[in-house]
Amino acid sequence: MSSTKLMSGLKTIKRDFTSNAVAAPSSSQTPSTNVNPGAKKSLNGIEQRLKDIQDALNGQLVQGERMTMKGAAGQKRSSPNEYEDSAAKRRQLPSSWNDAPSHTSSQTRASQGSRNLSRPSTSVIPTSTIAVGPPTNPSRDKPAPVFLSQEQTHILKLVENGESIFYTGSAGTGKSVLLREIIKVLKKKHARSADSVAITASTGIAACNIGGVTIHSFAGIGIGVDSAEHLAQKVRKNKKAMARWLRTKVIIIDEVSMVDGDLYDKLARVGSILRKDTKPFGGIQVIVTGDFFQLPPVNRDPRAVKFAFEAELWGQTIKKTFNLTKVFRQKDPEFVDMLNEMRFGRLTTASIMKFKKLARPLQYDDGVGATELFPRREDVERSNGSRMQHIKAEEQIYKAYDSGSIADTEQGQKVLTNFMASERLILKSARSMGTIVEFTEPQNFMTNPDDPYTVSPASATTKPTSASASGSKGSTAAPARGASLVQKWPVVEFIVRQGQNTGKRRMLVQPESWKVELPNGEVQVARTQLPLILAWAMSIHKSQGQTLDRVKVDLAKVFEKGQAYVALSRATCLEGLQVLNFDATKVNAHPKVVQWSKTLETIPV
Ligand SMILES: Nc1ncnc2c1ncn2[C@@H]1O[C@H](COP(=O)(O)OP(=O)(O)OP(=O)(O)O)[C@@H](O)[C@H]1O
Repeated sequence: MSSTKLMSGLKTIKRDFTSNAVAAPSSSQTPSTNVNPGAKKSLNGIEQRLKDIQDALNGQLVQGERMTMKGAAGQKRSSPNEYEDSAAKRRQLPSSWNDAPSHTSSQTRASQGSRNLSRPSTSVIPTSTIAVGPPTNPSRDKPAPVFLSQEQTHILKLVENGESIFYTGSAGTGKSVLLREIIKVLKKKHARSADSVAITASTGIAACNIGGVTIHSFAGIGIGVDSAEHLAQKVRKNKKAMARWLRTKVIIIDEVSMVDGDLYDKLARVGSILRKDTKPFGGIQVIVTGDFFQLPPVNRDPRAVKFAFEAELWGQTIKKTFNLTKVFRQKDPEFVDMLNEMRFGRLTTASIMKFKKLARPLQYDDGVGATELFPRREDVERSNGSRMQHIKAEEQIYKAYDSGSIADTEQGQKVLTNFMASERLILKSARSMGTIVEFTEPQNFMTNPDDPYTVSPASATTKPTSASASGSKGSTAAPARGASLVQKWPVVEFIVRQGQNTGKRRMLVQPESWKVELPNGEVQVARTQLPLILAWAMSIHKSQGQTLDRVKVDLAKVFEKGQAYVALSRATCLEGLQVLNFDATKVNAHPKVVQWSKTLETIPV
């Protein structure tokens, strides 16, 4: 086991499905997997672009499981209520991982969770976020609560009153913080009918951030290529998916900018058909959020992109639209203005000069470097691999246990490659977004009984549970074959930030499962692995939703509208932001979004 040093940029992943294979020397020891991800082949331009997007999306086919933490920083986490429920649920990170959870004055400390996970560095998790662990000293490390603004409170009340709404706002206006509060309030309101609040998002990592599932997984529609009628027929054959549609009273859809307009219509129609109610989504209350200036839906032809707001049934579904205007993430008005120009793709010469000046190198005395963001995944892997090689410390290697019914091995390997969990995870003591402070056996993991964030040894030793693609929870995944031979698991310490305050939380990280299921429940591909990834570097797609104090962005290979804006808007301040290869011609907003945004109204408060 390694010493109690800092561990490597780990991030906890919860349902992030990007693979993170790190080439590693093999001195190790863990057992092998059933399916080995295939070697990468070279791709042509369009294939590469689609692959980049697909990789970053973490598989809409994938159903992940409830993540336990998000390793990364900023994630969005699970609600407090989940905390108090089952052991499995308690393993999820509290909602306040790097993001400050929204707190109302009545909120308890236990309710603070991290919605974001990603934020990551070392390890386990859902990418951005997460972590769960509890502050090591609650009285000293307890982060200060975040109070909702008037704009946020207004929206929360409408949601509580049963209105179907869409709320947006530029990066850092507290959409995620508000969503956490909305989830909390809705769960309380519908406490008597479990699972009547469907928490979904366009991508696995975004879903992870809010303790939900992908919209595809919830709906049970696979990749959703058929007509609404055909998809509804398929869902009828899947008892679990059908039951979900019937019992759902509210559906939340996060990161809607990446939901294709046609898919939105299909979902609304499938809900109508299955619930025998002509209203879109069969009359379910719909809460939609996201920023259309950020990443768009994946489309083979970027010129043919169709946004959700262009869906035929968008207007019939969304009765009220709100635009949050107060930016919380950045305090510096100059930086806020620069980002706003960038958001609309209209940079002034002065702002271009300022962004170019951010190429200067930054040094940090405390040994915690900036999170590097790249447009493409191969650059992320190269960067993480190189950082790992430079660490002179004992390594622990964890091999995944893969399984599933899929006969086409090559196809299975392709799917596995898109899982966030690595086939082979190599960990060393080092510091990144999370710090691996030691490797230990579950029974030796000491927790503070007075600390509501603590993941107790009892729950920590629980077998990994997985949510099915259909969204059901609680099924028990087989323990990793390698897991039974590995006696020690990493203990990861995460820094949790709320507002201006920070605290530390530790968690014992144990295997989780990811799987892809057919609508009939058959598991095609599954992987059990520690939910940690290296997080010195991450893709811009994965960074969406996160808040990062120290960021280094390389924009050389930007390939998507909104991508440069997403990357730079993760930073909280200019002092902690380094930008390489800034090119104003690559800073673009989609004209349809610009046009649509003119219809938005802010909330008079
Ligand atoms: N009411 C609030 N008071 C204080 N801080 C807040 C408030 N709402 C949000 N924040 C802080 O602002 C930052 C950004 O919040 P959040 O991630 O919710 O924004 P977002 O709109 O979801 O951003 P993005 O679109 O980039 O994902 C976080 O650090 C969060 O803690």
